[in-house]
Amino acid sequence: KNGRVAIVTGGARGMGFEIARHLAGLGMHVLIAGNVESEGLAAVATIHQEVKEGKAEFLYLDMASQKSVRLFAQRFKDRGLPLHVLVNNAGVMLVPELQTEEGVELHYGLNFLGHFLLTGLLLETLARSGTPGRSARVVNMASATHYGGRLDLDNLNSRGCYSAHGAYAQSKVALVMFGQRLQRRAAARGLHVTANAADPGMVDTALYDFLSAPAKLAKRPFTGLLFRTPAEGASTAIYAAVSPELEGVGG
Ligand SMILES: NC(=O)c1ccc[n+]([C@@H]2O[C@H](COP(=O)([O-])OP(=O)(O)OC[C@H]3O[C@@H](n4cnc5c(N)ncnc54)[C@H](O)[C@@H]3O)[C@@H](O)[C@H]2O)c1
Repeated sequence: KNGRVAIVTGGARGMGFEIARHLAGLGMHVLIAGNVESEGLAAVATIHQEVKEGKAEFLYLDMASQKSVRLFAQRFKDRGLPLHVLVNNAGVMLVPELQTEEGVELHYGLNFLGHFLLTGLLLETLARSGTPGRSARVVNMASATHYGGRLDLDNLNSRGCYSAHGAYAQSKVALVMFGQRLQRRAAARGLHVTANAADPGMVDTALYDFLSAPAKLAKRPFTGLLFRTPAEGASTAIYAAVSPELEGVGG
């Protein structure tokens, strides 16, 4: 093991799993944070079959509950481990109008607010783990969808005007803006922490499970043509997480 530690939220399947597997393959100790224990343990077992140097571990985290996010961060900190890479990957898309435990619209609460809270709680650990010439890195899984999104500051919960697409796009706008802001704040404080947003492109994962039945039918013939595999999609986040070319580069 190379002494480097990563957390990947939603790392049990889809692109998160590919990111976790790749980072473990590089010799890192990867904590897969997720809310489905069976999936998480299966992911850990698969990674351990494959990698020689690295290590994977599952730690429960329900991103749709701020209580769970706080508990996760505390349990992680109690371990006294450093943290070199935080990949904020967990997400939902096009779900019907639902709320987090605290009553926040689910896309906004899970995709953005949960990660905002988690990153804040782990920032000092990241700052302690980054060194000059080897910054700790935060990678936010964004989406090109954010270009068409807008933050409705008067109605972040989309009450009374819910559009699943609008709510997803809004959550990614918030996540991208947060990454830019975090980068500026970390640089201003002289922290050895960088933050970037990674766009994976269109990737064939369970994220599309909430498409309407006709939209799913329409997607099917194009999947092999237009959609990337989870491993291909994961490559931008992996690049942001570990590429030497991006040392010190953020925002
Ligand atoms: N697939 C695409 O085309 C695409 C495009 C742009 C961005 N993205 C983003 O990539 C990220 C990964 O998505 P994916 O495509 O691999 O889909 P996926 O559905 O396979 O992965 C989503 C992950 O989030 C986890 N998750 C969901 N709810 C959770 C909760 N309450 N607590 C903890 N974990 C939870 C899931 O368990 C899963 O591991 C998402 O943030 C998504 O918005 C995907």
